[in-house]
Amino acid sequence: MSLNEQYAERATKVIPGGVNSPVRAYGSVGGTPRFFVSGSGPTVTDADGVEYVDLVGAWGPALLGHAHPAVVSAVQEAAARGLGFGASVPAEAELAEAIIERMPEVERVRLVSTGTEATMTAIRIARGATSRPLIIKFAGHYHGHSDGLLAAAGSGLATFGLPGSAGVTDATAAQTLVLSYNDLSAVEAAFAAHDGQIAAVIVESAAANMGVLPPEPGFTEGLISIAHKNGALIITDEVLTGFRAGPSGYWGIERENVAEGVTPDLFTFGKVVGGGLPLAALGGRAELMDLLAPLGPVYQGGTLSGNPLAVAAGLATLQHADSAAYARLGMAADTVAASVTEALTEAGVAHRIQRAGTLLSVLFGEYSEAPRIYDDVLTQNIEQHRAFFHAMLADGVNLPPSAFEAWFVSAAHDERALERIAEALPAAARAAALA
Ligand SMILES: Cc1ncc(COP(=O)(O)O)c(C=O)c1O
Ligand SMILES: N[C@H](C=O)CCC(=O)O
Repeated sequence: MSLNEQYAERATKVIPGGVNSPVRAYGSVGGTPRFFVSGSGPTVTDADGVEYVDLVGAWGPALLGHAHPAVVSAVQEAAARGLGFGASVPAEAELAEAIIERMPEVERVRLVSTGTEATMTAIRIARGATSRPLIIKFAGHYHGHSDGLLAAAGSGLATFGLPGSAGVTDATAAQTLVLSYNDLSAVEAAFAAHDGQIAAVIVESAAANMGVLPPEPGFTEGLISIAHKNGALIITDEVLTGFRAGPSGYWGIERENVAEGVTPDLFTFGKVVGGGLPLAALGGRAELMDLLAPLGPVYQGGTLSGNPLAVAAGLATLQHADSAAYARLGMAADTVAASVTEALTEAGVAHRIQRAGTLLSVLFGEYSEAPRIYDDVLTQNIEQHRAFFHAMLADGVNLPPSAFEAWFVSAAHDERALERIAEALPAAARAAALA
């Protein structure tokens, strides 16, 4: 038995499904999940000593690659000073300033520990600000695992074919209206049907938990305008896209295409802002953010919020994510996308590459037109994805073990890493063709 198999067997006895987050379980691809023991730059190494070029990137945080020396030494220095004090540390404001510098619409930032907490708190602020109960989310968009946001949620729920989660009360579920993405008439209709009741619309800045599916031109601007016309707030979820899709997140790309003054009200961040440690954030205009306790009546707290190690990792990551790093990320994403298309086309496998800035994903199947909504990606060829995934893994490339997750390149993906991916692709494409 390999060490990966031994670890999986052991974990399964004491941890439900052997994993602490369902997407890690190889649920839709089958086989033994790899247990990773180290990572360096563009590669990760499993318990059996096999090295892979990594396209999971810790699901986003590893923007600079694994164990980036500057990030590691920032964490080591912070750790040597103490692991946490349950009190403020000077670097928290520095991280908040770094976020505001990249996202000028944000005037105040609150640090939390997970993306789930960030979106949950943003919704609480929206309800507190508007005194309204309902929220709108879009099918296929994932905003973490708080009760009100698990319907039609993409990510692990899509991977396991779950429409939502057991354990959510009907009363809670009824407060979330789930609409079809990219459909402004559905948004208008929801506001008309629930006049004065909708506190906020929460939207992934570019959907990336049903594969990558960016908003159609005009959708984001229309959405913000409709929400504001109806007295509701827009929460733009940049947990995945923030400071990864581009230096100012996916909103930084969208900002150019919307009229002056049309802006989201609240933003949520995660992954990159924690540099690989548990840290996320929410931010927005001062008048909204100052509703948070201790200034206002909306409560949020956390023993580990603003933990000094996580703050150090996030700050070092943002400080090193310069224009050269984004140029490298863009080049790596373009190269991977081109190599995948070349191999799949050569093997006669119908597919579509999806992009949002430096994010990409691959849809297997006949897509004569760009997918627009969740239903469009639910019909993709999962068997082909499975065969492709395992062939790439066997040839030393670690892809997301789900057809519904984005692929993450890093600024450390050098020529050799990109070549190794290109070398693995022809056999994987042939395996997909036979599936
Ligand atoms: C867009 C988005 N929002 C929220 C979350 C939840 O973040 P976390 O897993 O840190 O709770 C995620 C991913 O996990 C995400 O991709
Ligand atoms: N799709 C999720 C976030 O991006 C994957 C991470 C997880 O929930 O384990």
